[in-house]
Amino acid sequence: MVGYLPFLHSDSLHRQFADLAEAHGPIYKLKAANKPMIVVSSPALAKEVLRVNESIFSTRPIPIVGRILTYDGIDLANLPYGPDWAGLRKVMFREVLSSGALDTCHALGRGAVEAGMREIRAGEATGVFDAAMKVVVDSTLAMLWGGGEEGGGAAPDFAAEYREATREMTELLGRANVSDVIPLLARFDLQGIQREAAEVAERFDGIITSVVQRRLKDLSSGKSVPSKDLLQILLEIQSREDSLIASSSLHFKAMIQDIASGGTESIAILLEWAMTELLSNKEAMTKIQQELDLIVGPNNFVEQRHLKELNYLNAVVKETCRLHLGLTPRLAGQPCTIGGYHIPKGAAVFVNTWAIHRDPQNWAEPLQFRPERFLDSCEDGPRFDFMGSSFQFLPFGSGRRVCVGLNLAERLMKYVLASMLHSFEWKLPDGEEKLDFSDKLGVVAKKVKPLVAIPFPRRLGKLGCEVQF
Ligand code: HEM
Repeated sequence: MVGYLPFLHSDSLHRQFADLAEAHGPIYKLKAANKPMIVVSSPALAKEVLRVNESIFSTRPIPIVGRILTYDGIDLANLPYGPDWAGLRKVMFREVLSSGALDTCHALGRGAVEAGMREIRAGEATGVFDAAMKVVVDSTLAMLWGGGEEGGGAAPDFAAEYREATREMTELLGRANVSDVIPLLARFDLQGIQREAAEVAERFDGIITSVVQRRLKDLSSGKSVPSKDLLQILLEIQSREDSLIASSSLHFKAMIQDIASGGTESIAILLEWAMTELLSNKEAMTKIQQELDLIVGPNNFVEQRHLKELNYLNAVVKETCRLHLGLTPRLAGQPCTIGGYHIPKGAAVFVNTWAIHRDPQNWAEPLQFRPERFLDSCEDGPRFDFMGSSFQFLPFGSGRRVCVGLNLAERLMKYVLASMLHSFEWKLPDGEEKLDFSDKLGVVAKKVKPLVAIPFPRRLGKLGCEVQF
């Protein structure tokens, strides 16, 4: 299949890789400009790559644009495996994005979610992705730097600029860049993508630098910081640790960049899919709303403490992740054997999570949206966690490079979805009842046709009152 890859359309690579697996089996090799690429599409092979041989596949390929947008690839996601990566990973996982740290900052994020619900205009056709993206970015930034002197978290500084830069970043990362296939062409930047990426990177850097400088100024002038946020936690680590972020301001900023933009768009895309699935599945929508009324109660806001008890909502989030993930790329650091085949050093290996999650050998009725399969009461339900313990279900990857933001992502997905469904009854506009499910590839598979729905404040059953804002 030499030379096949350039003819594949990058937007639908996940589907085309799945079609090739049907024809050639769960492991096959492609070549583009002499670069070998291996695609694996079964849980057993995913396990070989992500767990059994994790020391060999513990680095991932970086597209040129990704490098430009992350201070030359020095963020956690792009650093090659080694002591720098291990040091940053430890700090991120154990301290900055730990459950304890997120609990501390929860109130900041909650303010932004509540404000976001107030901004959704009842009775008006609403782009669900845009509404979700606004809430997700605002609450992420509120947790990250919303506890400063102005505090409060509801409208974190630079949120609109950050959202726009994140949108441009994702669009650039999604574009096929010929320089990634033929590195010799990189210096010519034939499509102008690298120039555009450098402009976006400069804007991100400008925002992060301003926020950090202002915080340092506030601290040095003795101003108290009313509420602890993730930036404060990072600054404390920086001041006490003989670590990379203490010695390098670029690593420090790259870490902030990973938190601020690492998963916001993926979360918003999955929220749009969850709403799409629920709007085309009345039974699941009714179950989730009944659960919300029972656990949260009709007149309350959803709170962090409710999330653990929302079992059906949790299953809806997992089922959405099952149906709408993409590919997980890794790089072979040494020659090795996978599934009995030789993998050369330097080969890019793609785990086709999208195909594994939709394979009838792994899932009964795989194309049906059936959250019940993830309930604890279902025989297999409890073994599917977000850590990638089961290689049938890998939304956040697995092994030593599993997503470091999964705690935050899981909380935000549940919290925002619960808030949107508890506050509003969503209906499709007249004539738009037939929903479109086509997607295009990213870390998660993005909906091609944006979901538009009309929110109505929910009439609350027995009490017959409405949520008031
Ligand atoms: C629904 C949202 C998200 C999804 C679906 C997602 C998915 C993933 C996946 C599939 C990986 C690769 C794992 C592997 O190679 O095994 C990854 C890595 C990563 N994610 Fe996420 N992610 C999400 C949210 C987040 C958030 C909120 C953050 C930041 C706060 C984040 C930061 C990262 C970083 C830094 C890595 C690289 C970790 C490393 O290489 O050590 N992600 N994510």
